[in-house]
Amino acid sequence: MAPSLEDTTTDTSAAGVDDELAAVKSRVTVVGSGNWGSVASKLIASNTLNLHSFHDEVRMWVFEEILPTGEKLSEIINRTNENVKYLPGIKLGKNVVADPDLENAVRDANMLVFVTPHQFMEGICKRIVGKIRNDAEAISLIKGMEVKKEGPCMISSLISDQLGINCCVLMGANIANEIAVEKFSEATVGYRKNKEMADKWVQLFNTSYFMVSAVQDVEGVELCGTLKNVVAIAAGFVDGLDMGNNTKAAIMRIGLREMKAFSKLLFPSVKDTTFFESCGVADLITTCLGGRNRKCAEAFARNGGKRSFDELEAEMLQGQKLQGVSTAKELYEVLSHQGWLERFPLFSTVHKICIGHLPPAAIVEYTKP
Ligand SMILES: NC(=O)c1ccc[n+]([C@@H]2O[C@H](COP(=O)([O-])OP(=O)(O)OC[C@H]3O[C@@H](n4cnc5c(N)ncnc54)[C@H](O)[C@@H]3O)[C@@H](O)[C@H]2O)c1
Ligand SMILES: O=P(O)(O)OC[C@H](O)CO
Repeated sequence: MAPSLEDTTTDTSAAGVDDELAAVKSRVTVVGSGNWGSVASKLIASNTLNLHSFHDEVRMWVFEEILPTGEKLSEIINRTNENVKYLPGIKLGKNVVADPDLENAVRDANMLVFVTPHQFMEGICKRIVGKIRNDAEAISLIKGMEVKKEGPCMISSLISDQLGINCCVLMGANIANEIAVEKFSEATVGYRKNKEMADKWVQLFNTSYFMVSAVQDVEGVELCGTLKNVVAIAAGFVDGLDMGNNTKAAIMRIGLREMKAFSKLLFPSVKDTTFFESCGVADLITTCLGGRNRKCAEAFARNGGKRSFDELEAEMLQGQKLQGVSTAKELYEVLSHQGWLERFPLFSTVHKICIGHLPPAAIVEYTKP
């Protein structure tokens, strides 16, 4: 079992007061410890040390792996305070405790931060259903969606429905490696009704170099974060074909238009203003310039589509996961089911290129207005 930490922030002599304070303090667990999961834990851990309303300790669930040295990843994290595989060279904070036991990691927390690749979330929810606190609240940092028989299901809804808890989202122009070295970034929390809870999430994440604001549009925020990964794949194709900045800007503009149109068809309540938040146009820009989806799509196009995304992901990302290719497939299923394929040429074409039904150059040919 992972080690535990004593609180250091509570400076009071009366044991009774100590106990009362401890009982009302929130306990945070981060479910996920990839590139962004590790950075999110670092951000949170710097705040829980300074804010009296949170326990110092941040538990971070680690999907256990044995590294080439023969050591377990969770043990190395607890020994070195670094996630040597997914975020090498960055100290997470001494109050981050890596825990490979999922049920143990979530059991005592009343604030659950979900940040795994989206394809693993359904399985994770099944493992922890009925094993979390009754008063638990969740936030999802996951960019992706599932497609069910009934239609598309956003990850925050999956969490809410399966675990029976509220779930906010946090999305934004957030390339994790840049935030890890404390370069200034912004993010958007999306919430449904409970502004007080949204403010608590903002408090937990906000730092001098990570500015978070909240908007009452959970679907809009989450769809921006999810759909931009498909546009990033398109932008990568453009880069791989050396088509230049104007073409890439055109693809980004068309992509943003499809993002907005699709979001509003699915959820008419989505607000126009959400697309101007960090989760909207800013995330689209950063992801099309510097993200992993863009990078692998560039390599795909340079190889004329002859090497699969699975192969490129394994070789170029070393265990990190792409979300754009599977999201393009999920999106395509929704579009064909709804009869919307012709209304979303960029989204449809990205999927057809990814599965080899069209060449990379089709991204411009088939998407031009
Ligand atoms: N990395 C970024 O810059 C960034 C920024 C913002 C949002 N996000 C989003 O955050 C989410 C998580 O991405 P990340 O970058 O933290 O992860 P990652 O791609 O860096 O790492 C993959 C993670 O998946 C885990 N994993 C592998 N197999 C698993 C399994 N069977 N079950 C459960 N976990 C398994 C690995 O242990 C690792 O922690 C994604 O939705 C991503 O789009 C990422
Ligand atoms: O590296 P990507 O393409 O998964 O994108 C990372 C983040 O989502 C950017 O905000």
